[in-house]
Amino acid sequence: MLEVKGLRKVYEGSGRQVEALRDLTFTLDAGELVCVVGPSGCGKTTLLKCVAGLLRPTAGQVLLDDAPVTGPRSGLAVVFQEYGRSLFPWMRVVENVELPLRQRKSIPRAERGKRVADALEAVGLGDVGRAYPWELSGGMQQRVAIARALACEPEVLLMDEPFAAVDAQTRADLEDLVRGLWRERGMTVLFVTHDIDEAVYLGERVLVLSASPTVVRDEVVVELPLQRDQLATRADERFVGLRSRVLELIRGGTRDAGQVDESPG
Ligand SMILES: Nc1ncnc2c1ncn2[C@@H]1O[C@H](COP(=O)(O)OP(=O)(O)OP(=O)(O)O)[C@@H](O)[C@H]1O
Repeated sequence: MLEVKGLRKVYEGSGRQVEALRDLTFTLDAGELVCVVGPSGCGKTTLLKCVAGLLRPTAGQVLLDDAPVTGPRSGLAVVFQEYGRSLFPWMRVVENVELPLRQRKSIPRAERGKRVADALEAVGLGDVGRAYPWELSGGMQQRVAIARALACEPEVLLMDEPFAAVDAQTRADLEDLVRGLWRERGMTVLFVTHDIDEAVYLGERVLVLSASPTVVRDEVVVELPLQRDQLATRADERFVGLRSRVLELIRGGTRDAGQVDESPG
């Protein structure tokens, strides 16, 4: 349902060219949760922006249900790492979550209210709708950003290192939240991270990117049970084996070219 074909992105400006993505091709089936992992600076954010229609690729294309993605569209929602910059501090939580729905005139006001309430409930924030973002912890603010994406009822949820800026315990809770939402709602999720453990814990499949100039080095199918647990899953020998496999793939060509988080989670 989501196809990335021969995607290439070269940034031009300030008298130099940066080839952020060389040639990326992969597909996601409907309802899959796929993680993309790669070294720092390999173009993960660039990839996600191209998939979201926020950035025009130099070559290649992105197709959603066979239709080219040429700009932001309703079937795709994005959650970025910097929740502090993606929420408006002068708007209450409910208003932040409702914002993208307001741009869709076809959704009646009552339906908007229902979707916002459902989305906040789904992320465990049913009782903070009247608060302002700055009154909430970082983890809660990121939940608000996730609720805003859910309220759009996207076919594909795109997440760009969404938990990189929160503490370890909050991160674990948010990872479980994402897996729970994915299982309940049957969404397709593309989750970008530089953290190998996070990619293996969350994903059903992990796409491993090379260092720049970036291609898909390989993919690893995560054969772990659907029901995951932060302690038991991470201690499972299958998890340890998958983690080593991904690390090996990344190290295969990036010893001097970039950094990934190899610390056990
Ligand atoms: N607007 C831009 N103009 C020029 N070069 C850019 C621009 N945005 C990104 N780049 C370059 O493209 C490359 C890929 O950047 P990108 O942010 O996509 O990588 P990333 O894998 O998400 O990085 P990180 O893991 O550090 O977040 C880098 O070399 C970066 O300097």
